[in-house]
Amino acid sequence: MIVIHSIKELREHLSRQRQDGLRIGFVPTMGNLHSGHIQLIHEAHKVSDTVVCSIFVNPMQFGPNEDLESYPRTLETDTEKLTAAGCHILFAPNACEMYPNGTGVQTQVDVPDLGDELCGASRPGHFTGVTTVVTKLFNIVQPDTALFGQKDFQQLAIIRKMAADLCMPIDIIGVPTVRADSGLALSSRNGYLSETERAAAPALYKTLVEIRQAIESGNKDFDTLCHQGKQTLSKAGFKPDYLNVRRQSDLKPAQTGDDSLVILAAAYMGSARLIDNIAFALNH
Ligand SMILES: Nc1ncnc2c1ncn2[C@@H]1O[C@H](COP(=O)(O)OP(=O)(O)OP(=O)(O)O)[C@@H](O)[C@H]1O
Ligand SMILES: CC(C)(CO)[C@@H](O)C(=O)[O-]
Ligand code: BAL
Repeated sequence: MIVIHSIKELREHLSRQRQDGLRIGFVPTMGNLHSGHIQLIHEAHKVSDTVVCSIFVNPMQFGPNEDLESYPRTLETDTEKLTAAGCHILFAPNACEMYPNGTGVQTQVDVPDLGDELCGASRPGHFTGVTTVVTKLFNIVQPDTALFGQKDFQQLAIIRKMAADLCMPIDIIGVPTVRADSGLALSSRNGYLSETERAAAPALYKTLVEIRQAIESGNKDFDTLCHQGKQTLSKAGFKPDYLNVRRQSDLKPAQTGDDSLVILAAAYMGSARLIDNIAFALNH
């Protein structure tokens, strides 16, 4: 695997690959890689010839009181994991390379509506930071395909809309969430959990499963189910941020007749803000 830090060098390298007719698959990450990220690399292999992964802890998507400084940076072990997974190119720019004039004057890409709710409501400006950096990365890499995890369901929906609205000629692929045996979704932020918190954290997924089962059994009182789910999370030691049943298509509140649903939650366990979701179809 080649490790590249500069945009110019990456462009030169990839333009040769494109001239050779190779299809480029791209996996953007913030590093501290786990099996969820590696699954994205494996899926990228299936649809492309050259697999590019980026590692960039993007300052533009962190709020002023969030964990930008403490976010785990583990480039050496990440490089080893990517090499073992057969990734061809790691692009690891620094903040000056991505934002030579700083983030304050950076042109922004904003996906209205979808980006304002759920995580967008709790983390103002977060998705503008995500869509801006993903646009820049797409323009740098110019991939045929880009792969994102379904764990970040809202992010995936926003990136799909951005790519469609801005006519980006890139296939966006969503990859199912990789979980620990306990059901806990793998996430870099699980590293913030103490042993006791880690033992309690699977309650997040368990609560989502219970709500799905209740809905599948015919309970359509989504508000009450979510209210009870938040109480369950609190009892398990979480501080819930949101827990909602939404339509998959536009992430608007689900109505009784909707059949493609997603239950989304964000909750704090100690200092870690964890997110998870379950998407499912109802047969009426
Ligand atoms: N458990 C997982 N299964 C599948 N994909 C995942 C998983 N966790 C993260 N991803 C995907 O990996 C990509 C990079 O995510 P990121 O580097 O932020 O990792 P993360 O573990 O989600 O970290 P964070 O704790 O910041 O949310 C995103 O597309 C994300 O959806
Ligand atoms: C897509 C992404 C790499 C953009 O910084 C980030 O939001 C993430 O890791 O999900
Ligand atoms: N995986 C989403 C990146 C973030 O929380 O900033």
